[in-house]
Amino acid sequence: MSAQRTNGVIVAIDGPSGAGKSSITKLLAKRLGYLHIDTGAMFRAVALMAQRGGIACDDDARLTELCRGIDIEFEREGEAYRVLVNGGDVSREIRTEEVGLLTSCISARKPVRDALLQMQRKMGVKGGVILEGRDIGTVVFPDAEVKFFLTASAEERGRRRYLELVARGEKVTLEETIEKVVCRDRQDESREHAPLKRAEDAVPVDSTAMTIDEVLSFMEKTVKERVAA
Ligand SMILES: Nc1ncnc2c1ncn2[C@@H]1O[C@H](COP(=O)(O)OP(=O)(O)O)[C@@H](O)[C@H]1O
Ligand SMILES: Nc1ccn([C@@H]2O[C@H](COP(=O)(O)OP(=O)(O)O)[C@@H](O)[C@H]2O)c(=O)n1
Repeated sequence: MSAQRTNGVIVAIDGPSGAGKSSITKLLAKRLGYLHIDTGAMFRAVALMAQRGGIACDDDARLTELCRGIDIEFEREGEAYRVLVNGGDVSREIRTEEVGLLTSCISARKPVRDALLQMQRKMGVKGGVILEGRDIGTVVFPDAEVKFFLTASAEERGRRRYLELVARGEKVTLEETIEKVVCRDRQDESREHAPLKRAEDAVPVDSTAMTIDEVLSFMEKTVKERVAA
């Protein structure tokens, strides 16, 4: 293990939308006493600020300027956390479907990826962290001690997202939700910089027919075995 990892190992969890990354990471971090870093929330925060500032998603000059002046923090309360941008709480606003789709465009831009890469490495370098996202095991921490690639069928992921949106009172159909999930994944997989893909040494986990508890137990066991080894 790298000498910089004074707080423990780095666990990377990557995968497409709705695979269960956030839910599992939150629980796994609690069980292991690790810090949860939701990198998707950081990209969402940049997208929200770009939207508020009227910045087009391909305007690299203004995106560079935006990222230079942005301060993203997680304010923690037990296992829950708020996302703060320049001191303001954006936790709710970053979670809409509209911001999700915009995030997928903005996260493809090199200046945005470069800026967040630096922030994420700084947050995780000491270890004792679980980072979840799309490129943690391939780009952010290719030397992470444990890597998972969490997936589920597009239908199941769309169904999970649909249930979430309906519970929030949004009027959507199952078909359109699946379509949007598939569209965002395709965008994330086909971009030039840091596309969504499984790191060769990541443990694949297909959660289609698994409960959250089953996924959690499997990952916890795997991390403990790796740490012990
Ligand atoms: N294995 C699972 N079985 C059933 N529902 C799940 C499972 N994993 C996650 N979910 C649910 O699916 C939704 C999306 O999960 P989330 O953790 O936000 O995924 P991601 O972070 O990968 O987009 C949440 O409502 C969550 O409770
Ligand atoms: N490490 C990461 C994390 C997120 N992202 C981008 O941010 C978007 C939102 O990520 P998220 O993890 O919040 O999305 P969900 O899985 O919650 O739907 C993704 O669709 C990606 O475009 C990324 O490019 N790299």
